Amino acid sequence: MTDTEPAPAVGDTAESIATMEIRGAATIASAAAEALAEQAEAAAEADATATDPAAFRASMRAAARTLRETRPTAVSLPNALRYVLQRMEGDSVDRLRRSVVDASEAFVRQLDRAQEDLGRVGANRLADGDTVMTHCHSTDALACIEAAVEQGKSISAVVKETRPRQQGHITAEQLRDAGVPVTLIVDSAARRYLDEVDHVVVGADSIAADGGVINKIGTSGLAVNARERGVPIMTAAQTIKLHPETLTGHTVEIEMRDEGEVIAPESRDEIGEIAVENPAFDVTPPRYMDAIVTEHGQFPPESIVTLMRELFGEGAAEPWAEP
Ligand SMILES: O=C(COP(=O)(O)O)[C@H](O)[C@H](O)COP(=O)(O)O
Repeated sequence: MTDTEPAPAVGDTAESIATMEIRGAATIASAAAEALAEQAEAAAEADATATDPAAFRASMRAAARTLRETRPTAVSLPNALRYVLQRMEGDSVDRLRRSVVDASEAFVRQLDRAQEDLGRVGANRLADGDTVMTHCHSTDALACIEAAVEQGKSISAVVKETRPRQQGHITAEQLRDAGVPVTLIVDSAARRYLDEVDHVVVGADSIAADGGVINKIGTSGLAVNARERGVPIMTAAQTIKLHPETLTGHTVEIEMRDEGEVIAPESRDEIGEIAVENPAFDVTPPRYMDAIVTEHGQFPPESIVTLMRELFGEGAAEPWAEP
């Protein structure tokens, strides 16, 4: 490891995030924070950084940049890196190391607590006997359904499989384990099943200052259909999903993934010369979302900007940039 080369553990985490072995915004955020702690431990031992606080800091910034480049849409990733790097302090490598490890642990604890708190808020929106529809796999959305079950409510679920990577299967398994009867459907069956559904519950990768919800591709179509069928839809999103850069007019980059996730090479060859595109996320305009459920309570999407200003008054710092 040189003074700016990330530790192997950081490379492994970055690779796992890019290949989606580690996925889902909250899980990505905690893995990134933990990777920074591993970087700090490794840098405190490595020849190039063990006795040089400036080199140690440079290695932490480089590790953060490596992690940040993996997936562009989920803002929880840069927010996690920001949280840890902004708390890195000390004039010796040992103090710096300790501050990073402490911040990483505090971040992960806060994440777990926030999910529990928002779960209780989201559960209050669900009634005994409700059927919910889910899209993709969101630990924040599941926290709401699981909390409702813990409150003694009987909940069943219609789970969209979520092409192309079928994260709906993970949701189906976890809901089954929580004692929720599950019906798995293909994405295109969603509108038909909305008539049997009382509430749609989704997660988010980013929430924009205008209340736009960025989540797995297909969320916006589901939201429009839910509105048309008169079914309420909420997004469960901890405040680490709030995107500070959108406060100053920036838009959220939508990740385009490999075409191989959409069509197998043999089928593509058979069809011949066509374009294949694979956007991983889309934006649901605020007018199609009933509520954003956070650990600070629920908000109509249009008012989320007030909470964002409170939390990110100073805008989006970039502590991973070279000074
Ligand atoms: O869109 C996805 C996952 O997409 P991918 O599978 O491409 O990462 C999830 O709904 C959000 O990340 C929220 O998840 P969580 O609530 O767990 O943060």
